[in-house]
Amino acid sequence: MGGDSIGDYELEHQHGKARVRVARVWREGNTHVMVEWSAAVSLRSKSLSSYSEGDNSAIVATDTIKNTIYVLAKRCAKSLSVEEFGVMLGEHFVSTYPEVTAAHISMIQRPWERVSVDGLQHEHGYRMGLENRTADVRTTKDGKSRVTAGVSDLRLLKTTKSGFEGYIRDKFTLLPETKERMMASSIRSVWSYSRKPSDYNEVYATVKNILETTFFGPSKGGVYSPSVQKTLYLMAKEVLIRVPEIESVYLNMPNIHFLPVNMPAIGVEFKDDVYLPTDEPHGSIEATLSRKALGGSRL
Ligand SMILES: O=c1[nH]c(=O)c2[nH]c(=O)[nH]c2[nH]1
Repeated sequence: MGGDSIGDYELEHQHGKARVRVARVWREGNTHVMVEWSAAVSLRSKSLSSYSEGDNSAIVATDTIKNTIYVLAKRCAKSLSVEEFGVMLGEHFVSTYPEVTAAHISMIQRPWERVSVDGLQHEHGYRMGLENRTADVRTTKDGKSRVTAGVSDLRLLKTTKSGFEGYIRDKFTLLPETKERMMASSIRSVWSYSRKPSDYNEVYATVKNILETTFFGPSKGGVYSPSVQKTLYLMAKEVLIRVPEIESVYLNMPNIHFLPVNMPAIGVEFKDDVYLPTDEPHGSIEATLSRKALGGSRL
């Protein structure tokens, strides 16, 4: 991106406000739509003099940036996706201030989910789910935005249909090969759009569903996984097959270990039944799958 020249140095700089929390309710008759977001805005701007001279005349105050998030949330007359709100923020900052050359908006949506009571969707009742939804928008001075969306803390586990064999064995290797183990992960995924889909919310639900169903396989029988790596690849590939607007998918899948409990000295033999759950250390497996025609990963 390049920075500003200052004497013998080059200074790359950006400023903004992070962790601005806002909840927005849209009252559509008796049905209310509610979201909770945490926004981080980071602006690139021609404000070198603030660093070099203490002259703040080209600075958009971070307090103003924070206020803008609330003002724009209020201005949205209709409910919109977290991606669309990010684009709206990015466009606002680059078009309002001549000094601002680019904006980076990073959004997290908390998992408030509409509840059902007696099998009916509640008009205004929500409960907190588990995984967070993310959106990242980079807007350039010409008003163009690149959007990525994602999910984090998606915790999945299956009790069988997982194994790990055929890896390098050397004098440091202790791990026994297995065709039977638990597989668990806390998944973070980010996918980038080559073009705007007709409905970001729908794509989010679709991608989450693809990730889950590919991880688990069919309800009866599941699907065998020879490694977290293979499952990760199949999950990412299925997203690219099913969602044409997505050009690349990043997946971070820690392998969260459930260790067999074996205590022969006191007569406890592991029979795929008692495990020691762990958080750390965990395997760390990540990859980005991109469509070839569009070049490599841009995440
Ligand atoms: O699915 C796995 N991938 C690995 O790379 C690995 N390494 C390891 O010790 N266990 C596993 N499991």
